[in-house]
Formats: sequence, structure tokens, C-alpha cells
Amino acid sequence: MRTLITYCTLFPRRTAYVLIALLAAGIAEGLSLTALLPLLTIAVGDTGNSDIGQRIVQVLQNMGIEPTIEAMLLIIVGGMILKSLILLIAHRQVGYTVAHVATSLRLEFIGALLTSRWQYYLRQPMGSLTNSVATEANRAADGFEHAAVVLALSVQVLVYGTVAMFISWEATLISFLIGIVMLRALHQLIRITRRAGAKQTHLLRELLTYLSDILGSVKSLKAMARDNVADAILRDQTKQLEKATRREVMSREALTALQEPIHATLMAVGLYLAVIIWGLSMSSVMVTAFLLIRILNLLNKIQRRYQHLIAQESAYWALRTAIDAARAAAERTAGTRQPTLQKGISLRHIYFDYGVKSIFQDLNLEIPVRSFTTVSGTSGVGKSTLLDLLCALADPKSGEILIDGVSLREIDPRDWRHMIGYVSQETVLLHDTIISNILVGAPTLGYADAERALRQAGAWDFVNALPDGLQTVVGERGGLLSGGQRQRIAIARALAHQPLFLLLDEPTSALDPESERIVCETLQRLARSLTIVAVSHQPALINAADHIFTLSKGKAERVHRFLGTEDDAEASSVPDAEKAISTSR
Ligand SMILES: Nc1ncnc2c1ncn2[C@@H]1O[C@H](COP(=O)(O)OP(=O)(O)OP(=O)(O)O)[C@@H](O)[C@H]1O
Repeated sequence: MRTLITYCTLFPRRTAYVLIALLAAGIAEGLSLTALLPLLTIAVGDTGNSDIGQRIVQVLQNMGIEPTIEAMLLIIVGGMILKSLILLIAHRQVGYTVAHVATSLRLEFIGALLTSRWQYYLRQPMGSLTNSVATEANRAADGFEHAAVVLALSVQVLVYGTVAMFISWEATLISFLIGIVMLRALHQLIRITRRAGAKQTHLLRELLTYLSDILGSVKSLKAMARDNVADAILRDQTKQLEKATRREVMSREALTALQEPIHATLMAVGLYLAVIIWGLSMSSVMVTAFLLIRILNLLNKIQRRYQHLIAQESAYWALRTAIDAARAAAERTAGTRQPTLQKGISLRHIYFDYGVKSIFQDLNLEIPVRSFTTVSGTSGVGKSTLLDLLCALADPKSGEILIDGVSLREIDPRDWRHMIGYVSQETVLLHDTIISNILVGAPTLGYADAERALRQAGAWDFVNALPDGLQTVVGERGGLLSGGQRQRIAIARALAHQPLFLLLDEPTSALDPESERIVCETLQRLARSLTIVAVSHQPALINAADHIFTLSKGKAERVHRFLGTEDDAEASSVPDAEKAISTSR
């Protein structure tokens, strides 16, 4: 019931349209049925025994309609056609609304997720997110459809009930009482459906979470013939899902199967009361019986539809919880100062931790503009975290990051990020063309920007040599390209919108020496007009930088280039910076 009310309050206008249309349809149907009585009375020549029959005949005569069989039949058929037309409009409205519900839930979830804090986003399993967008949004929208039908059927029950009341209030009352008893008696099956639906929602999430994890590392598992472990787990989860689905099917079918015999028994009792106990006229009994069958049928239908709604409701609530959690983790949008990058970036007394794990303690770092800075350090020391702080994906626990002297806290993170080009450590490309991968999220850019960015990243020659050039589809996660090619496409993506601040996390780790040389030269050239910070272990890249820092014990240490004797310099085939770094360690 809570879901039913929630749907109505979430989409009040659309629910109201649907209900008005269905109410009109119910009235049309009710009106055409009342014409049955005079039709029957005329057919059996029994007008004298039926009050209601006489009254309707009189009303029709007042309207200038002679109550002939033909006229009655026309009224019934006309009413039914009108009803069908109204139902068509109503059902179309329901269909459109169902699509709208799915779309708005999806957009709400995606919107909440994309504006959530990076640390929250990181903790979400990919499979669970895709399941929410695909499966849960659809199931929740199906739930809305069932809710709308439950409401519409309830309206129809009211219409029928009202019509039936005029004919025999006793029979109507009895049939409602009987209907309520039936609904209560079969409610246990609804409970089973609710549990089975919730189980399916939970299992679908687990299954898709596991599946997407496995698909992410399927190559290494396959190479070691260990994919059968994944197979076994996926099989087990799929079987459990089937079990839950069977339970839902069983309870649904049991409800339908039990409704029929109970219905027939109750009808027999109803007829007995009407004919034998109350001694109603034959025509009234026939119409009453007809109306009672309709009422009980409608009540049965309501219960069946309600059961469908209950089977889907857990998907809606799971999605709602996910949306609310993402909203609660929304990243700050406060900050009104417009960022500039004319002077430099300063990190002052930065403290940062991931819960119990402390990463930075009193970190201080100066990054001058139009320069190339590299940061190195042992694995896990916090190099990527430093980049996260610089692009405001993480906030320091204390201390300040100053952009041209303005605290990053006073700047809207999105305004700041518009000025940033970022190359992540793991190069994951979209399953799309090279040009789409480069221009993604930047609709104002075009072919010329992509070509310039590819040239800057030293990737133009290999892309141009491909049969489809920029239109080459790179495959799942860019799998049809080599690691080095992927990395250069990622660098081109970061350069496409001509950022002022370029952040690179191990940008040359997958490159051959020649490609690395090209990228280093590119970065040195770019550093004349923009500010670059690269995290790297690669001697060539470190050596190409203007400023070199190492991270150690939560602090940054400036590494000065080794200024040895001429002999030392000549002997140095290992990059100077690397020597200096190893000396400083
Ligand atoms: N979201 C997170 N939640 C908790 N701990 C994290 C999170 N991200 C990173 N860490 C931990 O913080 C430490 C620093 O991680 P970070 O990725 O910044 O290191 P790194 O120096 O870039 O390492 P590598 O060179 O191996 O990439 C690591 O020990 C890591 O396990």
C-alpha cells in the first residue's frame, strides 16, 4: 500500500489523468450494463415486475427513445464502444507514464550518482549501478503500471458497486463482504510474493555485481583456466534467482487457482440467498448475479494486480535507497570564486587520511604555473591521492590548497575541473570510436581538436594509419588497441579541450622508449603554456620535468637535480633526476 501511495504522490498529475480516463471508462461500462435490465425485461415480457426496469424504460421514453430490443442493443454496443475508446486513451496514458517513470527514475539515479563525492562513487560496485539503471528502473516502472491498474480497477468496483446498490443493496453488501473475506484469506500468498520479489532484487544486484567484476578480470582468469570458479559462483547465483522466481510464480498461480473455486462457491451461496431467501424477481436476480460476478471478478483482478505490484515494489525501494544514499553523498557545490591559474598552486600543511589510514601529514608543495612537475614515491605512498586533492576529488582534512592564492574551498569544484586535463593510471576507453573517446563529454569540440590533441600526444601517426582512422572502434575497454596506444588516446582526450592544468598519473608506464620520448617532449613543449603535474616512476619522464618531488612519510620532498662534475654528467646515461632521487632516498 505504501508503494501505491508513493507512486501516486510521486507522479500526481499523470496518475490523475489515468484515473480520470479510467473512471470515465468505468462509468461508460456501468451505464451500458444498466441497459441490460430493460432489455431483459422487454425480452421476457416481464416489465411489470421490475421497478428499476420500469424506471429505466420511463427515462428512455422521456429522452424520446423507444425501449425496443434494437434500441437496447444499440445503447449497450454504443456504451461499449465509448468505453473502449476511453480505455484506449487511458491505457496509452498508462503506457507513456510507465516509460516516463522508468526514465525519470533512471535520470534521478544517474544525476545523483554523478554529483556524488568521488569517495562514495568509488565504493559502489559497477554491476550494482548498472543493475539499478537497467533492471530496477524497469521493474519499478512496471510496479507503477500495476499500481495504476489497481487504482483503476478499484474505481470500476466502486462504479459497479454503486450500480448494484440500486438493484439490491443486500446482495451488493454480501458480495463486498464475501470479496473482503476472500482477499484476507488469500493474503498469505501476497506475503510470499513480497518475500520472493525482495529476494530477486537482492540476487539480481549480487549477480550483476559479481558478473561485472568477473568480466573486468576475465582475461587473466581465462589464461589460468580459473574461470570455472567464476562459472560455479555465477551458476549458483543464477540458480538461486531461478528459485526465487519459481516461488513468485507459484504464489501467483496459486492465487489465480484458488480464486476460481472460492469464487464459484460464494456465487452459489449468493444466488441461493437472492432466489430462495429474498425471493427477488428473475430479471433482478439475473442482473444482480451478473453484477456480483463482475464485482467479485474485479476484486480478484485487483488482488492479482496488487500481487504483481508487490513482486516489483522491492526494486523501486532498492532504487530509491540508492538514489537517497547518492544524494546524501553529494559533493559540495559551494564556492563562488572564479578560478584563475596565473601564478601557481600551493599546498599548505595538508593532512589527509582514508579513515584509519593516514596518507599526508603536513604536506607542503609549490607548483609554479607554466612548468612541468613530477611526483614520485613508493607504491601506496599517496601519489594518486595527491592528484585527487589537486582536482578536488578529495578534500584535505585540514590545510589549504591555494589556486593563485584563493582557497580551493572557495571555488566550485566543477569550475576548477573545467580547467583540468586528467589522465588516469588505468586507461579504460569507451567501446566507441577513437574520435568519440577523445571528444567525450565536450560537445563543443570537433574533428580539428581531436587531430591536434592526437598530434600533441604523439598518437596521430598510428591513428592515421588505421584503415578507419579516427572512426576506428576501440573495442570493449579499448581492448582492440595496445596498452601504449590506449595511453596515448587517453592523453589526447585530456588535451582535447586545451586545459590550463594537466594532471597525469603514470602516463608513460605502457609506452615504448620512442613513444615515451615523444610524450616527454610534448609535455615539455606544453609546459610553456600550461601547468603540468605528472605522477611517475619512469626515469625519462622524471628527467624531463622542471621540478621533481618525492613523497615519503606523508610529506613531499623537493629533489634537486644532480649537478655533478662534467665527467659525472657525461657518465650519466641514467637520467639525472633518477640519480638524485635515489640519492635522496
Ligand atoms: N578510496 C580509498 N579508500 C581507502 N584507502 C585508499 C583509497 N584509495 C587509496 N587508498 C589507500 O591509500 C594509499 C595511497 O593510495 P594511492 O593510490 O594514492 O597510492 P599511490 O602512491 O598512487 O600508489 P601506486 O604507485 O601503487 O599507484 C594506499 O595504501 C591505498 O591502499
